[in-house]
Amino acid sequence: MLKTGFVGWRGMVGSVLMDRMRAEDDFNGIEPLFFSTSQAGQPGPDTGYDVPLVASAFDYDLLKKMDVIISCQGGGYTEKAYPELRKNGWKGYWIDAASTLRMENTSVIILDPVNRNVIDKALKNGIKDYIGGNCTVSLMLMALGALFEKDLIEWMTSMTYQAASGAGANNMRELVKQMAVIGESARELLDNPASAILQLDRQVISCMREQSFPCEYFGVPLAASLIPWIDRPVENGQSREEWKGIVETNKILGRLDNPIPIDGLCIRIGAMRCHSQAFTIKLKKDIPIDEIESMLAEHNQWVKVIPNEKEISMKEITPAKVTGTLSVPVGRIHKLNIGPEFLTAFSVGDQLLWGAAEPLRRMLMILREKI
Ligand SMILES: NC(=O)C1=CN([C@@H]2O[C@H](COP(=O)(O)OP(=O)(O)OC[C@H]3O[C@@H](n4cnc5c(N)ncnc54)[C@H](OP(=O)(O)O)[C@@H]3O)[C@@H](O)[C@H]2O)C=CC1
Ligand SMILES: N[C@@H](CC(=O)OP(=O)(O)O)C(=O)O
Repeated sequence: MLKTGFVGWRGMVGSVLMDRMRAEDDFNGIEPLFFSTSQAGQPGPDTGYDVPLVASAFDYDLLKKMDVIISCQGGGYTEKAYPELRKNGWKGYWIDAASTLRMENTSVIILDPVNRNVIDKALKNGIKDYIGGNCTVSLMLMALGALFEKDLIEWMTSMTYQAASGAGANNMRELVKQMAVIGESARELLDNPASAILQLDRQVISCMREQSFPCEYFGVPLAASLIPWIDRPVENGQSREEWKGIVETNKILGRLDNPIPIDGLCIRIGAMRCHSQAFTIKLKKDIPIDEIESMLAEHNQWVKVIPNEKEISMKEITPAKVTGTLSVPVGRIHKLNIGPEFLTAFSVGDQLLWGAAEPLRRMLMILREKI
């Protein structure tokens, strides 16, 4: 039985991981031990099996006894615990949701429906660190996997519409609070169908510009607005979230030495937990749309090609439809007027599932099979 330590299982990503593992009966065949920085001695989560009391996430001696550690605790914990364990000779497998170790030479970014070959090769070569990718990158690869697999992309852009959950649980709460405050301030005008629309508009914007408008976590209004910047600035005018697009994609594909150029703007919008992306793709050659659609659909069992028609697109490729599911719809697929090699598409995915928890549990299952 694989001795598996879970750190960060109480958090947002960790809770989604626990839900998925319970749903798939993944705890069958592993020996789990739950760690926490604040709940040592308390009962562990419901796994469907008896589990021991929670241990301290700083009990390195106990952590060192694990064959595998999965951390969804965050980069701060990884920076502290990971070197401590390795320095003291721990040779187990480290699976992590945080970005800290993603670009290290000693790690692989995991997204097995796309890069199982890279993962298998790394396991053979004795690599021990398996890190979940950036949510936007993983969701893009799940949607467009076939075009990458067949090496059909000369370059591409991804313009994103990212949900509040990517910024954390407090930000999700703040988004809803902002919506509630706006709704409350506009209630009287809404209740009166005869009220003038510009009066309603003025009421909403003046509420959003109030000193007291709840902005503690986002810093600015997101509800009824957007935020055109995610994460900190890096070089060349990019944000770090945008930089991850090129480096993580090419690392996942195992082609950092021959990278596909990828860039775009990452924007926060008022969705709860689904990230959406609009792609512009320069194909290496002119390929008919029906061929593109069939190859996309065949790539993996979760991608769902949606015909480029108004009604079905409005229903199927939205956060409202996709939230809480593993489905990755991709649609609006057509050639741009710019030329026959220029393709556009739009995709949505749950950023806590394929964007965070799912690749981690699947990696654990790969280890469960192999070890
Ligand atoms: N949010 C996202 O979209 C994504 C996040 N990630 C990465 O995953 C990591 C964790 O993110 P996320 O899950 O959002 O972090 P959370 O803030 O939700 O959880 C992190 C930890 O906070 C502690 N905690 C304190 N108070 C509470 C509470 N009331 N309820 C639950 N937990 C609490 C828990 O640790 P303890 O038990 O020790 O107290 C928990 O494990 C980060 O590294 C992030 O980069 C990766 C991909 C996407
Ligand atoms: N940065 C992402 C969420 C995230 O946690 O990304 P990463 O796992 O690359 O740190 C967002 O804000 O939507």
